[in-house]
Amino acid sequence: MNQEHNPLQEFQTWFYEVEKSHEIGEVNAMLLTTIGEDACPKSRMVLLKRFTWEGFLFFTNYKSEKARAIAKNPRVSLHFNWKAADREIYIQGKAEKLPQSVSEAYFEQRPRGSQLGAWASEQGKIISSRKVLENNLKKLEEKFQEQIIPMPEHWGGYLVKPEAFDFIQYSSVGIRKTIRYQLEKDYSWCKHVRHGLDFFI
Ligand SMILES: Cc1cc2nc3c(=O)[nH]c(=O)nc-3n(C[C@H](O)[C@H](O)[C@H](O)COP(=O)(O)O)c2cc1C
Repeated sequence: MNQEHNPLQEFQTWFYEVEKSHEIGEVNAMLLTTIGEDACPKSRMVLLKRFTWEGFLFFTNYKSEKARAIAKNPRVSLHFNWKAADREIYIQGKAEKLPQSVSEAYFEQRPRGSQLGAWASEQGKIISSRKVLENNLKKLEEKFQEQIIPMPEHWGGYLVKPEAFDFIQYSSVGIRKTIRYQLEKDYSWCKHVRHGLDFFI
């Protein structure tokens, strides 16, 4: 395939360029927007943990609000805002649960503290105080002492399969270049380039 028409290749190039520039701390922080059970959109940060030719992987609690939203409507958007590099990327696509074996392979190589955190956190559930959470963690530490920590059932990953991308590059004189890729019915990518002017206050 022509590299020019492969947005995943382009994503990789941008990602590594921004990462190398060291201007942005968490290059992999992205805003995930879902359509909730109440039909309202909601956005929150998650961390991109892998990207492959199939799409973008993040991990979360399957009992969380975002997971419930995805179960009802798998259409999501991702937004990378790399302001210091004058770049942004918007991605629209469909999220699907990863096979348990894939989530387990990822979980196994997480630090123990993060593994315990996955057990301790019941996202979306109101915890009365920080102390309760700390006590939960302590109990879990004792429970799994010197043992391999298994992946909790309520934890795992999603693969976001992209259907559209907007790569946006800002220039110092306020000119914005947007490269839009749209997935066609025959799985080819249609590419459009637009230029615009931005005057932010
Ligand atoms: C920088 C940053 C990264 C985060 N990464 C994740 C993540 O990878 N997975 C996750 O479940 N929550 C992550 N969170 C917490 C979420 O933003 C969110 O508060 C939590 O998942 C509950 O969201 P929900 O109730 O909408 O499902 C992150 C928060 C921040 C600030």
